Amino acid sequence: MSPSDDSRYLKGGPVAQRIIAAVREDAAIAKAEGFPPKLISITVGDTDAVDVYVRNQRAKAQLAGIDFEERRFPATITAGELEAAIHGLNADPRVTGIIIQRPVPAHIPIKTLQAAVHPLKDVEGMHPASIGNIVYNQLDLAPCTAAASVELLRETGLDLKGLEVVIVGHSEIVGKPIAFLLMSEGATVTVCHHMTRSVAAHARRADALFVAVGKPRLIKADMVKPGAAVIDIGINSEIGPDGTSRIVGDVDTESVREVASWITPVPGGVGPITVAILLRNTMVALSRQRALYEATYGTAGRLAAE
Ligand SMILES: Nc1nc(=O)c2c([nH]1)NC[C@@H]1CN(c3ccc(C(=O)N[C@@H](CCC(=O)O)C(=O)O)cc3)C=[N+]21
Repeated sequence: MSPSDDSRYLKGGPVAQRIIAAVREDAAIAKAEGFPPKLISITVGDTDAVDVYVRNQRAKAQLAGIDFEERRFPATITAGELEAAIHGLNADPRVTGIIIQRPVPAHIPIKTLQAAVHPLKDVEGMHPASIGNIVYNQLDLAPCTAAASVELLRETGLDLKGLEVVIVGHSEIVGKPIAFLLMSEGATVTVCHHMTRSVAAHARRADALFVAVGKPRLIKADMVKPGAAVIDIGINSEIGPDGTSRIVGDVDTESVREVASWITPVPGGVGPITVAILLRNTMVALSRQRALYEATYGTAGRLAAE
């Protein structure tokens, strides 16, 4: 059976379309009111995973009516030069949001870059201040992949209060923020990582299992509770049986779909929603900037009137 005709597959496309349609309405209003949204992507060096993401960002931004501009820097750039470029974007009133695509080359400390983005322009929710807000239950600007994964879980209709959730992978951009988002919703959360003694023993208890480690087919059917929801966040490139490159997740979808009640396909699951959330976050950032702007200058002065 193909992913399109099995109700167990939790597909991201429809959710992404819904989010993008709402963003499009917001963006049109903001534009008419003199605050056109604009998103800047910063890429350092070359990475395949980033190329897919940026390509989709450009396409969906265009669909939503958000200006999109890609700044590419060579892998040889220094951290200082990048920080200077970010400060320039922070100071530019036409720029709404800045996303720094990961990974960056090893000689550049990613945390320094993330902290250099002004918190009001941090559309990825990766500035320490943004991450801190999530700990304080202010959830409207969360890291995109984490927020996308939670949106997909909501699609199951499961009650998140008291839900047994297990997350495999504790990265700062995915696993940890998912844990905080779901704790805020009342779930009981277990986070597994490379030092966990038995990932399988934890995973088998989960009503909802999130996996983000970057290992193809790590999660097999015998690690999944019958009836569980399985959210596959992995994006791995591998050579398929026909010799061409393809994207697979971290879950052995073929076997797990026999056990789980819901499973997210890769591609076509979390990925498309991640892009939609990035655009939604751009509108959240814009409205915060507008609130500050109007508190400072009143409602008379608009960018378009300058
Ligand atoms: N700062 C930062 N934040 C990220 O969230 C981030 C990043 N860096 N670096 C790269 C990875 C990868 N990533 C993807 C997001 C969506 C798709 C996506 O849209 N996938 C679609 C389409 C796949 C295709 O077109 O082939 C799908 O899964 O169906 C892919 C990859 C975000 N990442």
